[in-house]
Amino acid sequence: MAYRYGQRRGGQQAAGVGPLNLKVQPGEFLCVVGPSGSGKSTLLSLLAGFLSPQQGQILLGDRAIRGPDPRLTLVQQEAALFPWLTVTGNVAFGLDSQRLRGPERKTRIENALRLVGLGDYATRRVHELSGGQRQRVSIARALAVQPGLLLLDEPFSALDVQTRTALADELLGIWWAQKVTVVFVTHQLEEALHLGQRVVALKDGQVALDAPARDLTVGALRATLD
Ligand SMILES: Nc1ncnc2c1ncn2[C@@H]1O[C@H](COP(=O)(O)OP(=O)(O)OP(=O)(O)O)[C@@H](O)[C@H]1O
Repeated sequence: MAYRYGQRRGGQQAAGVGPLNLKVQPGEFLCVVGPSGSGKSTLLSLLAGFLSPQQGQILLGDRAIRGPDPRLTLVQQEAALFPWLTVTGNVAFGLDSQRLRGPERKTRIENALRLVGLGDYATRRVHELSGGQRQRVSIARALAVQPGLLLLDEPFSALDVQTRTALADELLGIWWAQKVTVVFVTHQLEEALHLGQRVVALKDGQVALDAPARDLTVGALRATLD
C-alpha cells in the first residue's frame, strides 16, 4: 500500500509512505523506528484508519480498515484526556462506542485500571495526576475496549527517563498477559530493541530494514538509518 500527501512539483516524489508491504502477526509486538519525517506517524494514521491508502489496502484479519474502527485503538504522545472527568470517566469514555453497559462495563474499567497500576485512582480527577499517570490512563482507556490491535505513537516521549522505563516494562507485562497485537512507534532505537519482538525501520517512507529485535543492535539500526 502507499499514501502520499499531494504531489510535488518537478517530478519529485511527494512525502508519505510506501509502496510497502507489511504483515503483522496476531499477538506480535512490532516496533517501527525511523528518523523524523520518515513516515512513522503517517503509517500509524493509515493503520488507525485516519488516512486511507491511495494504493492497495490495509487488512485487519480478513476485513479492510476503512476508517476509525472499533477493533483497534491508538495511544498518542500526549494523553488526550478530559481533565474534568475522573480516571474512571475517561476510561469509560472509550467504551461508549461499544455501547457496553452494566457489570461488564464496570469490570472492564476496573481490570484496565488494575493492569496499568491505577486501581486506587479510579475516582481521582485527571488534572490531579502526573504525566506518567495520565499516560497510564490513556493506555487503560485503550485496553478497556479489548482491541485486536493496539497502536502506540511515541506514547512515552513526553515523560522523564525513569517513568518512561517503568511504563515500557509495564506495557511489556500487559502485552504478555493480554496477548494483544501491538504496533509501537518510537524514534528511540534502544526503546525499540527493548520492547519489540520485531523492528521495522522506515527511511523516506520505505522499509529500510525488517528483522527480529534479537538479531539487531543499536549500531546496526543506526547504520541502516544513516
Ligand atoms: N498533513 C501533511 N501534509 C503534507 N505532508 C505531511 C503531512 N503530514 C506529514 N507530512 C510529511 O510526510 C512525511 C512523513 O511525516 P510523518 O509525520 O509520518 O513522519 P514521522 O516519521 O512520524 O516524523 P516525526 O518523528 O518527526 O514525528 C514528512 O516529510 C512530513 O513532512
